[in-house]
Amino acid sequence: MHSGRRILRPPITPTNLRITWRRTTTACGGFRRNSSRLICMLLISLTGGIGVGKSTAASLLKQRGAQVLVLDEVARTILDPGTSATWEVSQIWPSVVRDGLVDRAALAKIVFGDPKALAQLNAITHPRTWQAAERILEGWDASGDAEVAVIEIAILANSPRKFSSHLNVVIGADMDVRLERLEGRGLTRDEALARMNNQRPQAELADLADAWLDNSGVIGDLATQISQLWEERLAPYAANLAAHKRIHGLDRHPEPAEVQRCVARLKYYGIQAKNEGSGNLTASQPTDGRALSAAGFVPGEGCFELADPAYQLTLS
Ligand SMILES: CC(C)(COP(=O)(O)OP(=O)(O)OC[C@H]1O[C@@H](n2cnc3c(N)ncnc32)[C@H](O)[C@@H]1O)[C@@H](O)C(=O)NCCC(=O)NCCS
Ligand SMILES: Nc1ncnc2c1ncn2[C@@H]1O[C@H](COP(=O)(O)OP(=O)(O)OP(=O)(O)O)[C@@H](O)[C@H]1O
Repeated sequence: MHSGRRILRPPITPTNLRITWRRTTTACGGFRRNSSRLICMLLISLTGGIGVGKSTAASLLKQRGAQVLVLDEVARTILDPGTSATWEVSQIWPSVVRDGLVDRAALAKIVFGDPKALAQLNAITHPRTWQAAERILEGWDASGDAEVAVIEIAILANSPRKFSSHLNVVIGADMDVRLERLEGRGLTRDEALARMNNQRPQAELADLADAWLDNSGVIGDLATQISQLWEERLAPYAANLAAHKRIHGLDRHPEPAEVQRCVARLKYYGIQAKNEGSGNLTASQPTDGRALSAAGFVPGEGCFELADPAYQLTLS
């Protein structure tokens, strides 16, 4: 997905300011919280290729209390009749828009067989989709109603926003199982393969994954994995963020790939961090609390700590 970056949190203005950490010589490695209230829900990207079971996983997460935003649904509204995107589509592919209505199956036939055409469609739809999605997420964050929000997105791996949420949960499933399930949903094998060919192969999603769930088995197996993830990671992570303090968490050191993802998240939110090893990062420039909490960090003793309970990582 391509569009502007770093707007999941609104810019700080006098009317929406809730918290900043000011550069000081005291606690928290030079940054100090100077306001009492920060609303920051835990934001999860739920991803995986077509037919892996994202929607099924999303509904299980919803049962645990998460709010779910399905990016495909947001993208559909972008091609509603009368929108500027539909007009642009009609200028490029006149045959797929009749009486203002986009024939989605006809458009799918064109774009999933032609990477250039797909890039054109993505350029029309993705910035608008993200803009609309961000408005919704900002509303949830500001209202304080959602402690855990989930964005369900098939094509996160292609997106510059791949490290914009607190955690990426990747769902995987065996190829034959996916094709079979998609056929059950009315997509032919060739149609399913055409879409898969325009998505990052499953084997390449490992670097993205903070958690990997396998959905090759029965739904009960997926439900067990979701319950475990919720109880051991998502709920305590959300509680830490809500408390602005790492109350729950293990004390193991992170793996190199885990550190890399954290550094990528900080970078996405404008913070350049250096890995000093042994679970410690340093940031040279002053920054604000909103960016830190968007990247998952909360104030700790003389530093910031990653609120993810799975491992310990500090930033000073
Ligand atoms: C081509 C379109 C009209 C086909 O519509 P259709 O109703 O058949 O499919 P739908 O939008 O429900 O998507 C179903 C699945 O197809 C795959 N898919 C859709 N768009 C893309 C894309 N740009 N690249 C790769 N895979 C895609 C995803 O796995 C998605 O879950 C539609 O997919 C579209 O407008 N795509 C561009 C916008 C987009 O990227 N949407 C998806 C994520 S935001
Ligand atoms: N473990 C499972 N056992 C049997 N059927 C399943 C399982 N998981 C999902 N399904 C079914 O497989 C199909 C695809 O699952 P789902 O819609 O959740 O995948 P998805 O990743 O959201 O797909 P898409 O990328 O098209 O949005 C659905 O019909 C769903 O009910």
